[in-house]
Amino acid sequence: MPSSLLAARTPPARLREARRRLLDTGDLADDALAPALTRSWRRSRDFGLAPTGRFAGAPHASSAQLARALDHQHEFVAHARPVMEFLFDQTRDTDSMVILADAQGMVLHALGDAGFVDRAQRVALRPGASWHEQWRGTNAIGTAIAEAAPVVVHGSEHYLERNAFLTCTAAPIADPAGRLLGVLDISGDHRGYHRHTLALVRSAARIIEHRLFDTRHAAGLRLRLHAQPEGLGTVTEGLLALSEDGWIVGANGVALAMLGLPPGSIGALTLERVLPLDIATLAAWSRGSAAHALKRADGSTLWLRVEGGRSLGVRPAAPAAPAVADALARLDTGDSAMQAAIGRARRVLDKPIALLLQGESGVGKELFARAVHRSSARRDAPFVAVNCAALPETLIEAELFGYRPGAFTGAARDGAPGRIREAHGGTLFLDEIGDMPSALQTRLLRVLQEREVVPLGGGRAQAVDFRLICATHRNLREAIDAGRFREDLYYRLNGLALQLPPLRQRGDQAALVAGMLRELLPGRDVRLAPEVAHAFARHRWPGNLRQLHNALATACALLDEHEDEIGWGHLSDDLAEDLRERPAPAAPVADAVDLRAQSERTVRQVIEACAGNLSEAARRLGISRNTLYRKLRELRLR
Ligand SMILES: Nc1ncnc2c1ncn2[C@@H]1O[C@H](COP(=O)(O)OP(=O)(O)OP(=O)(O)O)[C@@H](O)[C@H]1O
Repeated sequence: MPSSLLAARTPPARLREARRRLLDTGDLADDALAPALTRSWRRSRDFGLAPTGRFAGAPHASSAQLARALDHQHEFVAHARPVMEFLFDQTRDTDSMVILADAQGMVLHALGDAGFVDRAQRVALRPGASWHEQWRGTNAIGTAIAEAAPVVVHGSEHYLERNAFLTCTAAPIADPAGRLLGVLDISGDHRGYHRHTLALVRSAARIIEHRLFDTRHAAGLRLRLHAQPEGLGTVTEGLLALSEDGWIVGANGVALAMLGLPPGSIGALTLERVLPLDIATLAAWSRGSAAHALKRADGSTLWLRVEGGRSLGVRPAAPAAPAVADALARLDTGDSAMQAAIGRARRVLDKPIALLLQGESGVGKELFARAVHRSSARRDAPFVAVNCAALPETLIEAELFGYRPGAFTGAARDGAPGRIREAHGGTLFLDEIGDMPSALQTRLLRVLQEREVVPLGGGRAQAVDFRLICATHRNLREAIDAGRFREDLYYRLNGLALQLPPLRQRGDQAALVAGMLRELLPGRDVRLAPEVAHAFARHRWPGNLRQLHNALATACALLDEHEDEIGWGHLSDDLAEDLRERPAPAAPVADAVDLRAQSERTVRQVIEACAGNLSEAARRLGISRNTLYRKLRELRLR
C-alpha cells in the first residue's frame, strides 16, 4: 500500500486561492495542491457537489439496513471493535471520534467524546451515514477509499465548507485476499490536529488486518515474514497463507510489498515462484516455533516463522468457540414449517452435507443460508454468496473458478483466485442454482467430486474445503426432466433439501411483523391497525418476506413521532389498493400476449425511470433483483 498521500498540510492561503479558482473557473491548476488533493477535489466537482451553500444531502441507512450491514460484516466489526476501544482510550478527551466505515464509506460503528459527538452529529458522523466522496466530497473516509491509501484531510482541505471544522485521518483495511473491507478513521476538531495520529490509525488498521488474517487462516499454513527476527509477531510483519500444495491463498499488504507482488498474485502463484523455499522445508519448520533466516536471490535476508499446518498433518485446528446467540434460533418465530426446516438444518450443521434451499423468491433463502453458516463451527470463516442468475455465463465461470493472468481477453492482469477458493474453510452459497448454464454445471460437479479447483487458463488444481448451500426458486426435478439440469449434480447439491414456506402459508405472520417493526423502529411500540392486520393476513404476498419488509419500512418512514399504529394512510398507494382488492379472476389464455406486452412496457418504463439502476427498479416493482433479471431474460430485454 502506498504511504500517506495527503500527509503534508496545505498552507491556508493556497487552499483559499485554489478554492476561489475552482469556484470561478470550474477547475484547478495542476500544481495548486498536493496531487491527491487535486484529484479528490476534481472528483468532488465531477460529482456535482457545491463546496459552499446548501448541503445537497447524503444517503443514510435505515436502522434495519444498518443492522443488516452489521450482520453481513460481523467478522470485520467484531475484530475492529476492541482495536477501536483501544484507540478511543488513547485519544480520550481530545475532542475526537474513532470511526469504522465499510468499503462504500457507510459508517458502521463510532466511539467519541461526548462534547465533540454533538458537533459531529450535525455533519452526520454517525452509524448509517455515507461518507463516500460522491456525497460529501473530499473527506478522509471517502478519499482513503478512492485513493486506496491512508490520508489526512485537514480543515479547509475538506471539499465541503461545512466540514472545515474537522481534521480527519483514515487508513483503509484490506481483507486477507487483499480486497478493501473498510476504513478506520479518527476525526476531531481541526484545532486539535496532531501529526502522530496518522501513524496511530495506520497501525490500528494493520492490527485489524492481522486479526482477520489469523482468524480466516487459523486452520491453514501461515508464514510470518520480516527483515529482522525481532520484527516477527509485530504489526510490521508480512503475513502469507498457503494451501497444502504451496499456493499463496492469502497475504497482507506488507507481505505483498516485501515480495514485490501485486494483490492479484493471491491465488495465482506458488510460494516456490517467489522464495527459494519448498513445501518439505516448510513442513519441517512448522514443527517448531523458531525463526528461520532465508537468503533471497538479491542477497538480502528474510526472517520467517511458520505456523499452522493442519493440512500438512502437523496440528489439528482449534475447535471454534460456541456461538454467542444462535442465528438459526432467531429465525424461529413460531411457524411449524420453518421450525421443521430449522430443526433439520441443525441436525446436519457441522456435517459435510450439502443443503438445497427451495422456496419462492423472497422467502428468506439467503437469510437462512447465512443463519446456517453463523450457527455452524465455520462461523468465523468466510460466507461467500454467488448469484448464478445475475451474471452472464462467461463472467460466472471466471467469478467462481478464478483465472490465471491473461486467461481471456479483458481478464485482470494478475488473475483472480475465484469465489470458490475465497470460501475455503467457510460456506459457499450458490443462489439461483437452477439458472446455472449447463457447461458450468459440469465444471461445478467436478469441483464437488474432486474438492479441487483448476482456474481458467490452466495451472495446477488447488484443494478447497467449503460447506455448500444452494438455493433455487425453480423445481429442479422438472428442469432435470426438461434436460436443463444435470441429474448427477442435483444429487451432489441435494444432501438435504429444505423447503421454506411462502409467507401466505406461514402461521407466524403477526410475530414476523412484530419482529420487523422492532428492528425498524427500536425502542418504539408500533403495531398494525386491526383492519390493516386483517388485510395483511388475507393478502397473498407474492414478494413474500421481502415485500412485507419493504411495506413495513415504507410505513415506518411515513409514521409521525407520536403515532404508534400503522393505518391505511401509512401504506404505499399500490399496496393499499392490492390489499383492498378482491383476488383478480384468472386471465383468459387469449390475453397472454397482451399481458406479456404490458409486462414488458411496465418493466421498460420503470427501468428508464430509474436511469438503468436495476436494484432500484426491482424495489419499485416490488420484486427481487433475481426476479427482475429473470424477467429481463424472459422478455429478451437483456
Ligand atoms: N426473518 C426475517 N426478518 C426480517 N426480514 C426478513 C426475514 N427474512 C427475510 N427478510 C427480508 O426479506 C428479504 C429477502 O430475503 P432473502 O434474500 O433471504 O430471500 P430469498 O428467498 O433468498 O430471495 P431470492 O430468491 O429473491 O434471492 C431480505 O432482504 C430481508 O429484507
